[in-house]
Formats: sequence, C-alpha cells, structure tokens
Amino acid sequence: MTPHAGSSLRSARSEGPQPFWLVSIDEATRALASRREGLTSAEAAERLARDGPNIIDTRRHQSLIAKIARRVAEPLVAILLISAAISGATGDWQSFVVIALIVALSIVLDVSQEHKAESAIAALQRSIAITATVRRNGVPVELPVRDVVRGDVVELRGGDLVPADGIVLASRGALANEAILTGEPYPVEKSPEMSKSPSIADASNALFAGTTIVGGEAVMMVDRVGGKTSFGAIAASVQTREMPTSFERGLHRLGVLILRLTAFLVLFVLLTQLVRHGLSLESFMFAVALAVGLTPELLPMIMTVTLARGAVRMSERRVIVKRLSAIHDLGAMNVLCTDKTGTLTEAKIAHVGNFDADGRESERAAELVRLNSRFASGMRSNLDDAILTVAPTSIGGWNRVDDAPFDFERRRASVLVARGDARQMITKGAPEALLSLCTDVERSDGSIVPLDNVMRQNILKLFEDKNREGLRLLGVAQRAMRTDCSRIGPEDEAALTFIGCAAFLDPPKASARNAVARLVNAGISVKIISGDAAPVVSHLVEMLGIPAHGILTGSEIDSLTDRALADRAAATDLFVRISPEQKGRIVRALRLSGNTVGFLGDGINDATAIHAADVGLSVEGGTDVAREAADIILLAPDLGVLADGVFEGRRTYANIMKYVRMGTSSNFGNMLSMALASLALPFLPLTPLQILLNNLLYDFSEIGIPFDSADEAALARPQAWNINSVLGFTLVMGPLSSLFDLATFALLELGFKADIDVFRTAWFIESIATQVLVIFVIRTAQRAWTGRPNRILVWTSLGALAVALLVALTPIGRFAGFVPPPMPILAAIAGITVIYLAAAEALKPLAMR
Ligand SMILES: Nc1ncnc2c1ncn2[C@@H]1O[C@H](COP(=O)(O)OP(=O)(O)OP(=O)(O)O)[C@@H](O)[C@H]1O
Ligand SMILES: [Mg+2]
Repeated sequence: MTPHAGSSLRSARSEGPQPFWLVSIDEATRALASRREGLTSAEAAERLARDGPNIIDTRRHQSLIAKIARRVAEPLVAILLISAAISGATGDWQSFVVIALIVALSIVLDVSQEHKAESAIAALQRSIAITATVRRNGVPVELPVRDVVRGDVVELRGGDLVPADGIVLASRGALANEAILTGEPYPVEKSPEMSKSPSIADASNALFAGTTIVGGEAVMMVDRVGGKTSFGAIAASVQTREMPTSFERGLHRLGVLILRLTAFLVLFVLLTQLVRHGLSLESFMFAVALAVGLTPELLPMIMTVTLARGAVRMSERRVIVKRLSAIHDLGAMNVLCTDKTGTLTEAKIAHVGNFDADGRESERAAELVRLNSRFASGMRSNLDDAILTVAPTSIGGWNRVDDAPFDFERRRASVLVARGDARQMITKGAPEALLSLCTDVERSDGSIVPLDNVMRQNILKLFEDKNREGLRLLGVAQRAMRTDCSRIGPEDEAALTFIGCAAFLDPPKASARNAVARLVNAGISVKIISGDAAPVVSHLVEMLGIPAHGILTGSEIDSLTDRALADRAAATDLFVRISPEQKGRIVRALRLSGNTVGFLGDGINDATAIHAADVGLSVEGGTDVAREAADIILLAPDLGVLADGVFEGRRTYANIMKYVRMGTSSNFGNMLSMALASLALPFLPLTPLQILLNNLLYDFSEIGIPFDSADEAALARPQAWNINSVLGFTLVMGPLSSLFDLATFALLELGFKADIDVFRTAWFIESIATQVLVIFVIRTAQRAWTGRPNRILVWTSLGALAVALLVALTPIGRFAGFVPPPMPILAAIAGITVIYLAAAEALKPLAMR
C-alpha cells in the first residue's frame, strides 16, 4: 500500500475515526501510558503483540493452501474433475485418479513457482523498508515502521513519512503535506498547541500516517497504528489499485483475446461433437480439458515468476524493484531525467570559502551564513551540514526569535535573531534571486551603499565567474528589524542589504561520464534537472564530458504552455533553477510526446517528479518521501548501477515476450488444429487425459525461460510493449503450426491408416515436440544457431520432451491409452517436426518484423 495511491481514495473518503487530538498532551500521555522519553523495549514488545504490526494491509495474503484451493475451485478445473469422477464412477476409476493427479501436479507447479516468486519479492521489499526514529528506553533508534506501537514517541524531520497517527509533542517549524488525506496541496504547520476542531484539516496538533513532513522537525506520540489510522480506515474502505501500466493493460488485453478465442474454439468443438456423435461425457470432458489446457490462466503466474526472477537478478546488481511491472517500464525507458547532486556529483559538499560583494574573502559573510544555518528550522540541506561542519558555531550572543523556513519555490531561508535590543533578519539562498531583493550593499570596508545598476551587474558577473569555476553559491543578506519584531515571514524578505556569498564545492563523480555514455548507447537520452544555477550545471557537464544540448531555466518554463514545453523539452538536456512542481511538469511534458520517462532523485523536491514519471527512481540514502514515491530503488547513487538495471529490465522483458510468442503461436495453432481435427475425424484426436498431460509437460518446459539470455539487439534499444507485433507474430506462426498439425493428421489417417490409439500417441508426440522445440527458434530474432540458449532452458525443454517420449513409447504410458506407433510413423513425425522447425526459422524474420 503506498500513500500516494491516496489521490484516488480521496473521493471515497469517510469522516474517518474519532478525532484523537482533542486532548492535552498530558491527558494523551496518561491515556497511552507513555512518557516523553518514549516506551521501554519491554512495553513496546507487549503492545506489538497485543495490537499487531503497524501495517495497512489491503492486499489479502493468501496461504499456500488457500492458493491451491482457489485453483482447484476454478470452474474449468472443477468441471473437469467432476466429469472425470462421473466417468470414473461409470467405468474405470483409473482415469479419474490419473486426471486428478495431473491436475494436482499442474497446480503444484503453478503455485510453488508463484509462491517462491512472491517470497523473493517480499524479501526484496523488506530490504528497503522505510524506518522511523523512535525513542525506546530513552534513546532514539531506527525501527522498521511496522514495529511502531501506540504510545511510541517518534522523531520526525523534513523528508520523513509519518509512520502512524499521533499528537504533536514538540515542533520546530514542522510542515506536513497532507494532500493525501485532505486534498490540500499546500503544507500545513504543526504545533503542540491543542486544536479544538474535530476535522482532520484543522488538526494542527496531530500528525497522520501516510502524510509527509516537508520541512521542520516534530516529535509525536503515536495514538493509532495500522488499519486504525485515518489513512488505514480509508484504504480499507476502498479497493486500492494502482493504475495499471501500459504493459499490464497490454498483457491483460492479450489474455482476454486468447480467452475469447479459446471459448470460441471450444464451443465449436463441442458443437461439432454434438452434431456428429451426440454429446457424450467423453467429448464434453475433451472440450473442458482443451479449455483448461489453452486458457491463459497461467499468464499471470508466468509474469510474476519471470518478473520476480528479473527482480532478484536486478537486486544482485544493487537495483531493488518495488513495483514489479516497473521492470518493463525501465526496459522501455528512453528518457532519463536526473537531479545533479549525488548522481553526477559525489555529494560530498565542502564549504570552501566566503566572499563579499567585491569578491574579497569575507569573515562577515561566513558568520551570517553560519548564524542562518544554525538557527533555521525547517529542512536542513546538505549545504547547511557543510556550513556547520567547517567551524563550531559561535553564535556571538545572538538568539533565535523566529524564522521563515526554506522552501524550494523561494529557494531561501530567513532567521530573525536578537542580541540585546538589536534585532536582525538574516536571509540566505540562491544568490541571483536574493540580490534582486536587495537595495543596498555592504562593501569590504564595512560601508553600506545603495545597490545601483552597475554594481548589480558586477555582482551578478562575480556569481557567474565563481559558478564557472564549479563553485556552488549561497548568497547572504541582512535587514535590521524593529526591536519589537517577533515574527517574520517571506514577505519581510525585501529591502535587504547584500553581504556576500558562501562557496561550496561538490566534486564531480568520476564514474558518471562512463555511466552516462552507457545509457546514451543504450538509446536513452539523459537530461539533468536541477534546482541549481545554470553555470554550475554547465560547468559540471563540461567537467564530466557529458554531451548536452540546450538549456532551459525555470522562469522560461513558466512562460511556456504544456504543448510548447513538450516540444522544447525534447531538444533540451539541461534544466536549471527548476522548482519541484516544474520538475513534475517537465516529466509530464516529456511523457506527453510519447516518451517513456524515468526520473531519478533523492530529495523532497524530487518526489513529485518521481511520482509523475513512468519509472520513478530513487536511491537508498534518499529521503523517505522520494523512496516512497519511487518504483525502483538504487542501492548505490550511481548511474552505472542504473544502466545495469536497464539491461536486466530489457532482458526480463525479452523473456516475457518469449512466453507470449510461445503461447500465442504454438498454443493458438494447436487450438485451431484440434478444432479442425474434431471436425474431420470420427473420434477425438486426443483423450482428455492426454490433453492434460500435454499441457503439463508444455508448462514444465517453459520453466527455464526466465533464465534465458536475450539478444544483443533486444538489449541495445528501449523495448516497449507492442500488441501489433504480438498479433503479427501470431498470424504468421499460428497458421504455420496448424499447417503441420494437419499434415500430421493427413499422414496418419490417409497415409498410415493408423488406428485410434496409435493416431493419438503419434499426434501427442508431434504436438509436444513441435510446441516445445520451437522455443529454440523463437527465443531469438537472430538465426537460431548463432546464440546459445541457457542451460536450464535446454534442460527443462529437452526434459519435458524426454518424459513425453518415455510416456508415449514405453509401457508406462498404457495408463493414458498410449500405444507406441511403429517405426515408419515415428520417422515421419520426426521428419515433420524437423521441417516445421526449419519452416519456423525461415518465416521468423517475417513474423518478428
Ligand atoms: N539550506 C539552504 N538555505 C538556503 N538556500 C538553499 C538551501 N539549500 C538549497 N538552497 C537553494 O535552493 C536551490 C535548490 O536546492 P537544491 O540544489 O537542493 O535543488 P535540487 O533540485 O535538488 O538540485 P540538485 O540537482 O543539485 O540536486 C539551491 O541551489 C540553493 O540556491
Ligand atoms: Mg537534489
């Protein structure tokens, strides 16, 4: 369950549980039998056992037995078993037992594979579970969110996800985004002051599970967990389904298509039987067995297994998939947007100096920057961390009075500080924008002069020169405030006196150049979307030797319509001074022009874009918000890791296409043949039991597909789902396999005049041999003999064939009515199979076009 699925929940929103926030902190603490220092481990363990884990489980977890039961109860299987039992009761019990056994084997094969896949996925997801900082035994510890219990005291800061519902014990400018519950897109401030309103929207002293802290810090005491939270109540009342991706929709459509065809053909078979022989239990069972064998009910399992296998392989390359179908999207991605810090740079930011308006080294600028960082509540960025590690903060007798926290639209933060009677506001932020708020300048000699146009130009030039050296800058300015001033807001950021800048270095990441080249070679265009200034980004790109064309700034983007932006964005590789909303807009614009877009980012400011992308990507060390919004998490912030993941994604997709091709061509061909045969023959071409056996062996032969390698060509370009190519393939290969089936019929009936049992045995062998062996033809678009199939695939395929031959040609097969055909027939079948494979190989280029 992901909180952002909540946008679809809003409409179904009920008033939710009783408001728990209409109490004082003392009352709540008493009621929850807790304290400010939090619970002890023993208390927490007891509560965890009592209330259960803090999870909102909307997906029903099915036990193994339930899964098996569900499959046995599937209408087709049930009908088949019942009719077999009836026929058993009137004749031989043997065939009922064998049918039941084969059905059981198929189900075990299906369920065990799916179960294994699901546990592998669950293990992966646990490895990237989001944690919360909880006070236990008086000290803050990191715990998985599921272990949070009532009465726990949780510490939260900007970027964190609120793990449960609770009341605010303390706040330093905490801002929460509660859009998921209230629909209100702007963050709301949280404080411990008791609220009087029972409405969630006005509960300023409460924090809610699934919402995010976008700035500031808060301490909360948990009052509700899991399904009892407001979010849980909503989630439980609505079936939450994420929007299916184009890939899932495509597969679903294909499934429906096959299902319709099957239904049509099975009815056709039934009808012809009815007309020709009157309806017998056996021909009814034949039709049902045919339906069981041909329905794509295995498709979902196969997808899960193949995708899970891909996910496990990707995890070995340090890419963790949260949403399985994102594997396909990753393989189909042709545009990657990334932020700068951490992916293209080392994110080892160093505060390397400070200068004033004249470009001279300035201790005064350093001091003000430090004061601002020290006292600013709200989000602390890595720039702040760099500032505060250089020198232990000497606060010089200044005290914090108030502040206007940082946000990504303003790109600055202000603090109001006091010393004695003096009050001043210190503002630091993106320098060009800051300068435009300034009316005066403090020179090196301490004099303050009005900021005229010439000086403004000179200072802007100074910024640009420093930026070009690769320095990131934060400007700092100051304003004297009235003695009685006790609150400030963004509106006070005007008529400032410019003091200077702090300069930072964030070394470029050496591996980035190579990684970008690999992505570009793989057909992915890489775009950099940064909140930073143009020269910094250009300089970095030059340093790394990344080819990049075009540059757009946030303010330019604001004046473009969505359509115009889509056009411009396609030709632009660098986006600078971009706000979080604009990041999302760029991603949507790129998608609008038909691209499959990935976005990689780690900050609060990236979450919107991560969510808007086809493939949301974040990194292990990113903020909760970014990781929660992402579909895929990189365990290392490195584009090289991503490139590895892309290739695995494409390989997985290529293997899924092998199933789809196998299923649609040979299965489809088979159906057609069966239908035609039952029209032409005076007897059933296969017994129901033989059909099921055929189906089981065929399923088994496919187990090896997820392990197979993919063509170089399939890895080299983005691979997107395309139903037309699937249909085209089916229309060529399906009739081809039918043609050979019919040739077999004709040969057996007219040429050899085989009796019923020999006919069936021979056809069983032909059917299995052609169906199974054709994988070696269609697994690659190249000539079949150029690449080497994976060993496991060879084993499962040849193994299935060997078992089929064993059953058909030895006395073992008597239970299923097999009678070994004479040598000439076997030779003829071998010949037909070889010619079929050769024909498939010859027609493959046409079918795969
Ligand atoms: N703590 C801060 N105080 C004041 N201003 C800040 C602070 N942190 C960032 N800024 C300003 O906001 C701008 C945007 O922030 P930031 O660089 O984190 O955005 P971003 O889009 O994540 O960039 P990147 O591509 O480098 O990851 C910065 O360039 C800087 O000017
Ligand atoms: Mg960033």
